[in-house]
Amino acid sequence: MPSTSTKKSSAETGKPVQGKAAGKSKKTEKAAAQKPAGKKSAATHPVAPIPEENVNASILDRLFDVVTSRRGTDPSLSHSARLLSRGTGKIAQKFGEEAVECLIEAVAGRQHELVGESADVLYHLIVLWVDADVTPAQVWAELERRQGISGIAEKASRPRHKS
Ligand SMILES: N=c1c2ncn([C@@H]3O[C@H](COP(=O)(O)OP(=O)(O)OP(=O)(O)O)[C@@H](O)[C@H]3O)c2ncn1[C@@H]1O[C@H](COP(=O)(O)O)[C@@H](O)[C@H]1O
Repeated sequence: MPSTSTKKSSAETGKPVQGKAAGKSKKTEKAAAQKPAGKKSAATHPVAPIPEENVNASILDRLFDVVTSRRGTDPSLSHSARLLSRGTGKIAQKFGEEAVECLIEAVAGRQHELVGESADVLYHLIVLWVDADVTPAQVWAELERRQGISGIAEKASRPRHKS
């Protein structure tokens, strides 16, 4: 998660955020074609950094609760409400755009921007889960189930299909 964002404290209070995070790019193709190094993202929002030792992944559960609480609320007051009101196709599209923006930063080697885009991806994934009635606990359980199972061994154990 980015270490500098108004969004963390809002997720903790559960209060709606009015307006957009500073400098979020509009469209993925624009980002790919035009984005200069060091574009502004939520991670560069001018708010005091939160020390990394004071945070952990429980923010994902709290963020899920906040986004769930936005269902059916005023889209002019909540970005989550706006996204959820636009339907699964738009939510999926936004998630895909954020994922592409994230990989652009990874390939470009821009670590700071990658942190911000990663936070965007996780937020939009959570919106996707809320829309699909998937809970974080379901995903955590699947990750737990996979713990200790090597990806190489798992792939080798799959039945082979002749083409
Ligand atoms: N983590 C986030 C978060 N990350 C990104 N965003 C918003 O996602 C939006 C992405 O902007 P884009 O221009 O890409 O998308 P868009 O406005 O849908 O534009 P179009 O593609 O439709 O043209 C921005 O408005 C960002 O502020 C987020 N909005 C909310 N949260 C969290 O969700 C909580 C609830 O927010 P609200 O639902 O707004 O109250 C907040 O407290 C935060 O913790």
